[in-house]
Amino acid sequence: MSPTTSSSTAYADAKSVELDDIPVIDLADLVAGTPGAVQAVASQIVEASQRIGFFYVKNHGIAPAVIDGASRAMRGYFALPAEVKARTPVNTSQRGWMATGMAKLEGSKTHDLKEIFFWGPEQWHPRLDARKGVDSLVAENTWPDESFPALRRDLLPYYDEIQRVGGKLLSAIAVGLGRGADFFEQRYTSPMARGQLVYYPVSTAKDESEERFGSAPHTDFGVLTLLLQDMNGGLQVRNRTGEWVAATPIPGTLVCNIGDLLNRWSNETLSSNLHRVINRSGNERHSIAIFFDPDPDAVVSPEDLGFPEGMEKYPPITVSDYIHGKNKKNFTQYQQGGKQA
Ligand SMILES: O=C(O)CCC(=O)C(=O)O
Ligand SMILES: [Fe+2]
Repeated sequence: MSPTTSSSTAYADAKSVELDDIPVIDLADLVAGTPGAVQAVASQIVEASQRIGFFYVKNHGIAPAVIDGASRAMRGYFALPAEVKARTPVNTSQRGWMATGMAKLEGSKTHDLKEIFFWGPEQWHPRLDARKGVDSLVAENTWPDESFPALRRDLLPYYDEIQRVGGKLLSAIAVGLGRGADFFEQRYTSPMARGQLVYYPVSTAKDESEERFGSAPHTDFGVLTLLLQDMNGGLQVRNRTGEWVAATPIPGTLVCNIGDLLNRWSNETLSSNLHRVINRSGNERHSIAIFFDPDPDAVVSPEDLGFPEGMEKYPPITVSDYIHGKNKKNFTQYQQGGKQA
């Protein structure tokens, strides 16, 4: 415990980020398609992904107007009265509005403070349309079009751009792991890419006394997460020596992290690291997390990523089976017989 912190708040202490804990990687050459850029970025991403599983990216090429539009729509949406947001309640396809209290992460003491709006792809590849209603994560979005049409309108351009950046990052990761640059592309023909708008109220003294987080310590379930955080701070990442470091907001950057599926796919070479959020800024905090995950029917097998038979630590599993299994353990709408869309 640090000497400046009282014992009731020490559960969420973190030191400030050191630049070499979470590096800032410049994507300008990768985005421009400069020859050799993939290799140069690949080694930086793989180094950070092995060591801490987190990195920032700058010069990602997403226009500020697109980011501002999505951020503004998110703020407007969360400011709506709860009864309006509750008209599109979260379902077991992980679409819609989740009130505070409904996320209790695996192994945590108490529920999270966060409130979420979930969405996913607007269209699916025809081969997946037949899985609607069978595979609960292959679903339609539930937008609040009547009460707040700006959400769909201003979020989707950002969502498209994030997927473009995500594709570039994955091509670099594939090269960094000794595969072809299109290794992931073939498994992202109709990616599951789920999105979350997240709202964190200010933590109160009562929250602190009950050791409640905005988001309790967890690892992400998928392959690669791309996060836009506002300037309030509050995201913390556990480093290799077990210390929590603050992932301080850096203007113009996205925070990227490796999820459990890529940890598994890479035979535990890339680290899916613990992180958590506590909002002590005194302001409401907002973030947009997009989990850039493969086709639901893609098979995740370490052997395909180059780990020879007999060396793999995990058997093959489909993306859908894996993510669905994790959702069931982490969100109450699955435990209360929630309605499937
Ligand atoms: O809001 C953040 O800063 C992080 C959110 C997060 O970790 C998540 O949604 O998985
Ligand atoms: Fe996360």
